[in-house]
Amino acid sequence: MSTGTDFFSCLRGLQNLVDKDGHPLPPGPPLRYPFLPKYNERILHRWTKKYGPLYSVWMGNQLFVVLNDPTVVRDLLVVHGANFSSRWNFFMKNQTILKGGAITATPYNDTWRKHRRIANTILAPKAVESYSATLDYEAHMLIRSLFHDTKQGLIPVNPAHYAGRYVLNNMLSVTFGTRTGSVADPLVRRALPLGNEFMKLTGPWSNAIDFIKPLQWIPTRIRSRGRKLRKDFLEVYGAMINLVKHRMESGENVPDCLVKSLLEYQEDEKLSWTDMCLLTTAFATGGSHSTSGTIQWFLAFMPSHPEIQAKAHEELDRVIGRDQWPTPEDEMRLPYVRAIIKEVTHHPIFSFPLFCSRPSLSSPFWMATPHCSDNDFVYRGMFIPANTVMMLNCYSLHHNEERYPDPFKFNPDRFMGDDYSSTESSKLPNAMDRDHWAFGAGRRICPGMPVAEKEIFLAISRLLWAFTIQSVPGEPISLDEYEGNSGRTPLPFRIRLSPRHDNVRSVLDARAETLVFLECRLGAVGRIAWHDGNGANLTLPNKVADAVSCQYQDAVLLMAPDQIVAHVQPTKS
Ligand code: HEM
Repeated sequence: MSTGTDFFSCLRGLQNLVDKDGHPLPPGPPLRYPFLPKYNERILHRWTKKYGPLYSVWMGNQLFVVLNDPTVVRDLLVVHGANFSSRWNFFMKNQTILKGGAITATPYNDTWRKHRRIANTILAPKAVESYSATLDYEAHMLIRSLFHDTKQGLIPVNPAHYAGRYVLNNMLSVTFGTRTGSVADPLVRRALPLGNEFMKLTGPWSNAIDFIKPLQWIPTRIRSRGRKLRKDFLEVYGAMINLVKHRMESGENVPDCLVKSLLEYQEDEKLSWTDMCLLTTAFATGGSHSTSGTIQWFLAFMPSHPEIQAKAHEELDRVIGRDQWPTPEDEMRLPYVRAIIKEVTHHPIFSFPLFCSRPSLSSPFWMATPHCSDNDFVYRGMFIPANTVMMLNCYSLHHNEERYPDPFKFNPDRFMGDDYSSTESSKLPNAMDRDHWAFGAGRRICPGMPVAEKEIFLAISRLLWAFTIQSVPGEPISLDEYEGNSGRTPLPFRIRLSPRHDNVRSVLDARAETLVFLECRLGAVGRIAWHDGNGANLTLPNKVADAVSCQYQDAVLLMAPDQIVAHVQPTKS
């Protein structure tokens, strides 16, 4: 390939780069950018309108190719997935925080294949069946705690921690065979902010430190935050793995979960300690933030759409009735609820850019994790060099007027008649028929789709069954702002959840949260006394107690064979 360089080339993108046969790069803006400012999805969408289905952008010295059309995505990421399934070495995400680990940051190589195989085993639809009871239970506890904590709808609530705890518990069950006891749990308070910090630090367009090398050498605050986050991930999730290990060694029948499999395969698969910590981080963080984000956006959106709630309530009353509520088996019988979920995932946020009266749209899943090319490639006469970042631009894909007529309208009806799960939809031969692109595409497509879909269905269908979701007078919910760079959640908001009928209480109270709270006093050196919430002394298996005392600083959660029984919380001496 050849480049045309002159004095200004440090500012201009190398759009005149060609391969040996003279194929040019895809068209694109002429400048190089150190980062894109906030609301970068709007800039990218403007470029989609100007340059079309495939364009190139220079971020510092790094070439990005942006994919904006379903057929282009399918051709490159799916059909030619052998070449477009790696990851670029972003300084913040890949080099500093994950150091090439956690599956999501691993280049397309044998290590990725090995880790992906393990993830697929834990997350395959068949395996997910075995978590069904857990997901069902957690969805029950989500609605029950919202019902009781809000005094049956009298007190407004910020749902973020509830949605966060719900998906965190699901992920803790899938990953560690354990759960948390309440939204006040120290692990909820520690693990959820770690996930949020990860989303803030890792936007693919937003960090100048990713694209300007000298910034990587000096001790900036953002670099320290990245290093600290890595340390926190290893500490929090490493301690949790140790606990599972000690439980297994002490003969406890630990439920099937990711960590159990990792410990069992550790030697055969040559998994290092860091590998294991980061794989669990990927599940607990990646799997929690996106799923809880979907539920939070749903709750933020519903108060301004009473007509959509009314339609969903009608469907739920007609199909399910009021004596019972939706179960995992009811999903296909509730097409309108399913359509709401697809519409939330496809496009929830309206925003008014400065100096513009027409709303533009943002989306929590505005950009999938970037892929990277391994070799030079020519597509439709355009040159895509090796080591190019390939961006799946969900924002533009989701606002394609041909695929989604009137894309600015929140309209679940557009998904009526779509009977496919997102996993099935991602395999349809015509890419234009796919429901949405929030789960990515090709060989790196989200392996958590089956579990995420189940979790979201149970939470949203039951929220709709139990409550009318209203805003709090004088507290408008912002739909034009968000938090996070790579994954996005609404700004904090409060809602009122009014029970829809008298049966809500009886259905909710049919099951209670089966928790025994234990306190662990880290008092005199080497001595741990355990007692339950009433002060009665308890005996724990020695090895578990030892593991707690040596490993865990914040909180420890135990699950006995007969399901959730213990929450151990160290108290100050
Ligand atoms: C609404 C929920 C979710 C959304 C929108 C979502 C979205 C995504 C996206 C866009 C990717 C990148 C795909 C690509 O590179 O093309 C991804 C990867 C991944 N997701 Fe999810 N995800 C969700 C839930 C989950 C859950 C529940 C889990 C785990 C239990 C999970 C585990 C992973 C893992 C391990 C990867 C890395 C795959 C790889 O690089 O090979 N995700 N997800």
